[in-house]
Amino acid sequence: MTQPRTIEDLRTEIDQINRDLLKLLSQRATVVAQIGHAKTQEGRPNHYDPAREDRQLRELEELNPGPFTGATVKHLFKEIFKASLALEESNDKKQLLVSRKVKKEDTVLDIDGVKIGGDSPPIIIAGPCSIESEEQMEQTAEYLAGKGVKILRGGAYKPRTSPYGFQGMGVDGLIIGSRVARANKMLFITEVMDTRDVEVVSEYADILQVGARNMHNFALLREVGRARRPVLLKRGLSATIEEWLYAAEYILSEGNNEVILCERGIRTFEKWTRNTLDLSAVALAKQETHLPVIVDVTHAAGRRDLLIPLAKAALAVGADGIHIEVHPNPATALSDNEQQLDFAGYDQFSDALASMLKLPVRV
Ligand SMILES: C=C(O[C@@H]1C=C(C(=O)O)C=C[C@H]1O)C(=O)O
Repeated sequence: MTQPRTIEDLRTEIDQINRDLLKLLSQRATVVAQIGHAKTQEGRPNHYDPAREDRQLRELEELNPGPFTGATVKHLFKEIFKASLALEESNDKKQLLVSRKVKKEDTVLDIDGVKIGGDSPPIIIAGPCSIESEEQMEQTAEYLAGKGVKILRGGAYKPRTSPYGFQGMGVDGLIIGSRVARANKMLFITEVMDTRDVEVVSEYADILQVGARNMHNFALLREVGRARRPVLLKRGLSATIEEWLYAAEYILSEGNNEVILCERGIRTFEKWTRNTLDLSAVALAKQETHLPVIVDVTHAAGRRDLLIPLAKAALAVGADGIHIEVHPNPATALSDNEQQLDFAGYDQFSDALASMLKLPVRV
């Protein structure tokens, strides 16, 4: 009669099976990585192939000799597929131009001496939602320049929810914005919404803005990627971080490396704020990409009473700057009159943030 095998002996056999399994898993992973590479070469947007996974699971269930149940075998293989997919995607991400894996050091923009990103002090981009008149822009620019703000914003083309809302002054607005910014030694940033306007907006603006609603407008992303101006790319209203970074990749892939990412809050179930500021996205974008990241606190919450704490939080997680809307008389503003700050409001904001922004504190 043969003696039953000892636990020790059985464990030695298990150890050998583990080594064999590991070898097979690694072999499988090498093949998976090749498939992943081939998919990227073919330009397939998705590495995940549920139909292929399903076919494999069915076959494995049929072949299953036991003693594991079919459900257990499926569960184990699903884990293998999940790890395989993650491997494919992480290899793929390595090749993204926005990724820190491709460029380790922070991208620092130097726009006529104004530095954004890296170790530069955080920047403020401020100004009204819409350019409404020469006088409104002059008052705002003069005031903001006096507060040390170097970048003046103002929309000439407005993405309004209703087609009957104020649509912006167009080229007349661009002329005002650029003239007033220059007169106050500021840079001028404004939104471009249409591929046909990229050329004219580039003529007047120092920085082009792609708004949240256009983050998925791939033709526009490509066009600003070919423009000779830095681009501020807002995160879409319901865009994942991955979609946002891919949108930036569109711009870089056309040869324009000067991209600033801007988190502006995302749509959630929450109603007490207009959007939910996603601070993890700021920290993650800083970690995963080499691009400067700023936070639009005005749209993030859609309410003035949260601007200071949200801006502090944004800078605390590593944002390279703050975007904020300021209007000489918000009550009469032609757009966003609920959330823009007046000059007294900006004074408070600026004082509260002074130490974090490395600005002189008022005495
Ligand atoms: C390896 C592939 O990519 C993914 C991983 C799979 C796997 O590990 O078997 C299957 C389908 C895809 O979700 C593939 O498409 O074959």
